[in-house]
Amino acid sequence: MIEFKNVSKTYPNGTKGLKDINVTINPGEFVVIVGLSGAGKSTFLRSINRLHEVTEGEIFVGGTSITKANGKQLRRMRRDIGMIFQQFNLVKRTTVINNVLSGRVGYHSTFRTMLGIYPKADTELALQSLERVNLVEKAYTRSDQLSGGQQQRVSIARTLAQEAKVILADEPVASLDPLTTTQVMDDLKKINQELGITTIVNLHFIDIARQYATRIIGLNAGEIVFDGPVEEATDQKLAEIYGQKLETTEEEAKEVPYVATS
Ligand SMILES: Nc1ncnc2c1ncn2[C@@H]1O[C@H](COP(=O)(O)OP(=O)(O)OP(=O)(O)O)[C@@H](O)[C@H]1O
Repeated sequence: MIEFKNVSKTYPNGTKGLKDINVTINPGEFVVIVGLSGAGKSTFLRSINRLHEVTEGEIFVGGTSITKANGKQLRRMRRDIGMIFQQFNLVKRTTVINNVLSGRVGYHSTFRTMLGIYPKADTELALQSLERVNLVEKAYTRSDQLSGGQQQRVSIARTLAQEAKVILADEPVASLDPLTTTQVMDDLKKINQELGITTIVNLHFIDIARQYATRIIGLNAGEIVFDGPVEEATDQKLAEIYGQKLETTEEEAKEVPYVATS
């Protein structure tokens, strides 16, 4: 369970990234965060594993305050939280399996992982993780020889090797074409359903949010303006999130990645 209690984030320049957020995300949920650019989606997601520090309130993960955790406890808590980035964040010049194995670093000494020495069980886990995303045959290929969609699926496998209980995905498909978008989102959904991993995804695309989410949280200017099951995320509700009409002309639609803007 992830709980935000009266969480606000003010950046050093005074910009309010989040304003008094109170929300609980239950184990196994597939939550999609939507909102206009600058609404606070990244700030929200990155607060959970403290890539961003909040300035007020507290975030609890599995009942323990990550806001107050430090040192060893923070490292242990972060081990349970996998992160997926828009730009995949793989080490491109090394093999796919080495990238997946890097999900194990939180379990071993720095010295051991620097030398790239992992127990056999880790290699087996890494191969199983690659199997889940249908990329086991690419295990010994250099990562930069894979397509963008394949690289993103490797980064999903890395979170599986990490044995994460929560996956945070920050615009995971923003750099991908529609076909690869589907493959990546299908993998995230499959993993969520089969392994029960709580999944929180930031997305620009409303139609994909509706297709995959069990719950949608809408942010606007750092505040939660919608929180409900996907069936309740009607066009009218989404228009409220985006503060404008959803219908766009064909010309407008060409200019923007989602339908809900002008
Ligand atoms: N490092 C920073 N310093 C100052 N302001 C920031 C910083 N990072 C984000 N912000 C501001 O905080 C607000 C929320 O930004 P955030 O990146 O969380 O939004 P977002 O919904 O993820 O947007 P996008 O879809 O463009 O990534 C915006 O007004 C943004 O300009």
